[in-house]
Amino acid sequence: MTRQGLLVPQEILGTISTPATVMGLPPRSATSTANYKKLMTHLELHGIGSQNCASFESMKASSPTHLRSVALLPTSHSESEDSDWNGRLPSVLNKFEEITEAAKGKKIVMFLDYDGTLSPIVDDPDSAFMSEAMRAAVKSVAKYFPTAIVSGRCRDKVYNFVQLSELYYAGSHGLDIKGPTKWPKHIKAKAKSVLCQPASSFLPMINEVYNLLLEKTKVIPGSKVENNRFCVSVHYRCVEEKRWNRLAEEVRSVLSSYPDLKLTQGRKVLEIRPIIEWDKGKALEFLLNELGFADCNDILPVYIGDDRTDEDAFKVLRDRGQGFGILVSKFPKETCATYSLREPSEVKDFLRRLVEWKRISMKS
Ligand SMILES: O=P(O)(O)OC[C@H]1O[C@H](O[C@H]2O[C@H](CO)[C@@H](O)[C@H](O)[C@H]2O)[C@H](O)[C@@H](O)[C@@H]1O
Repeated sequence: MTRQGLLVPQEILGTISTPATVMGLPPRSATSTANYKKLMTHLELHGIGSQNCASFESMKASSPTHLRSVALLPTSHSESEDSDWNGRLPSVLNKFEEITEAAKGKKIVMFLDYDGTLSPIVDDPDSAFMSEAMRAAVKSVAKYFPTAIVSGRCRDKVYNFVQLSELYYAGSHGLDIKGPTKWPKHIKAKAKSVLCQPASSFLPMINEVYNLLLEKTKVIPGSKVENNRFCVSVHYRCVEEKRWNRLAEEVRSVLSSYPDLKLTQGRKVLEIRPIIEWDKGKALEFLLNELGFADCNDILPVYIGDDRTDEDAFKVLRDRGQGFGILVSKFPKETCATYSLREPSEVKDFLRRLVEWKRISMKS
């Protein structure tokens, strides 16, 4: 059966009943558990989870419209009906008191993804600017809580967008981490200047692959290859759908000579990364360690992100049983996050509220 391009076999779809779970996918009634498992396997195989197939279907599924079909909502659902999504994975704005309750006596540590979280998704990756209002909100947050930007982008590039020197920056999906150049008063780790680059030996290979991909994809109109230093992004947001297969084939053919690199997927982007066991989740753990919080029970890490690569960090928090993930999405998705926000403007509202709450609680 095809729903907006995602092939989910009828025998799997047929027996799964509707409404909602905390994970944004259908509930597991006793009768549908087996089929639910089949569905999860199917989604994984098609790259909806953290897999890296780069098939036409998984490329299609990286668009929110197609993700709606993954959650088995009727295709006729309108934008307003999607507000139901927040019922399944509650909006953190509606559950704000749960956060402040959990934060009592604890130190919040803030982790923020960039694209789709602090800046709206746009066609041209070089024009993904964040607003001045968002910058001010992030600056205020960093005044009270240790704050890190964790991005798939190259660290310098994301720094140029954010332009705040009091933050930690983890670029290339966490493969390039650097501490603040202006230390906020509340961070005690200032003696050390942090630099973590676990994939530095891959640099020559990444550059080689970047050049090959540039050459191979130049015949595909709308494609764009971005050198993110320790990883490479191949964008297809502006490529006609009929050419996506060809693009994926070119990428796979280049990668076939590089067994030490792997392919993952983000929002209309294929990502080429070193095969080492390192991701945004590992970066989060590294930073907590660096901040001296490795074994602390009195911290509340909060990670906000919109993409599949952010799931690695959501999962770390869930497995630690500490803090929570917030998924930024207008559409239902499979996720390890606890709460949701619909778009960057809501991220800004949440950050502002958190700062306001902190200011008030410091006075009382
Ligand atoms: O981890 P992130 O900070 O979310 O970075 C992930 C990728 O983000 C960028 O691509 C995405 O945003 C672009 C601008 O809005 C959009 O055109 C593209 O379709 C999205 O995939 C960035 O360009 C990539 O290098 C990052 O890996």
